[in-house]
Amino acid sequence: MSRKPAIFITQATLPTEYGEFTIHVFDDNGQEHLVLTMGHLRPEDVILTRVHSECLTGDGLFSLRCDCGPQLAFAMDQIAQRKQGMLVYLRQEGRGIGLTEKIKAYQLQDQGFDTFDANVKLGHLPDNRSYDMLEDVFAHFGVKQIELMTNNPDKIRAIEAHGVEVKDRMAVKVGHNPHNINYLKTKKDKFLHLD
Ligand SMILES: Nc1nc2c(ncn2[C@@H]2O[C@H](COP(=O)(O)OP(=O)(O)OP(=O)(O)O)[C@@H](O)[C@H]2O)c(=O)[nH]1
Ligand SMILES: [Zn+2]
Repeated sequence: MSRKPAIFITQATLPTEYGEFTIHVFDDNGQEHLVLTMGHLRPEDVILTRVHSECLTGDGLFSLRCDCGPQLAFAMDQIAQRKQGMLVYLRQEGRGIGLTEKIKAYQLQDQGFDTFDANVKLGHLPDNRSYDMLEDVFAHFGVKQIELMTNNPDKIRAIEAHGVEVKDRMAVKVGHNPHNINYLKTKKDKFLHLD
């Protein structure tokens, strides 16, 4: 069965520490996603973009188990400095397995499993995310070419498969700390992250 497109619902201004964004809400088959934009997103421009996956513990609770919070802050800051860009905030907590399952995976990691094997032990794919809704989101904004802030080669491939050209990549090397050494190592060794 073919997927129903994600649809734009509403928008409002969102003043932040980094400057004023516009926050847009999309409904993707019952799942909310958010997009923060700044400036005029002209189709002829290469738009600085971050596709960020929800991490309540890292983005909102200052967890040091991962690098998500500093990556989110870095991306918003970069967009604000350029006065143009978009941050797609996908509600795919825990690489798509949800918050409860992620905390179960954390418990397994406390016992010595890495993030990849913990997902598998719980019966999930190592990475259960989908990027299909991005096609509708980029089409809504008329964005055709981007500079993507990421270390994840799967994200680049997924976005390009949906017809948006990733002209350039900005590495996101922030938020390294003594608690996330193994987490970052697994991303490089098993998820083949570029940085
Ligand atoms: N299942 C699971 N998910 C995790 C774990 N730690 C972080 N996450 C989730 O991983 C997602 C972030 O993915 P990452 O692999 O850190 O980074 P990425 O988005 O693939 O790549 P970048 O664009 O380079 O940041 C968020 O949804 C987090 O909630 C974990 O130990 N287990
Ligand atoms: Zn995180």
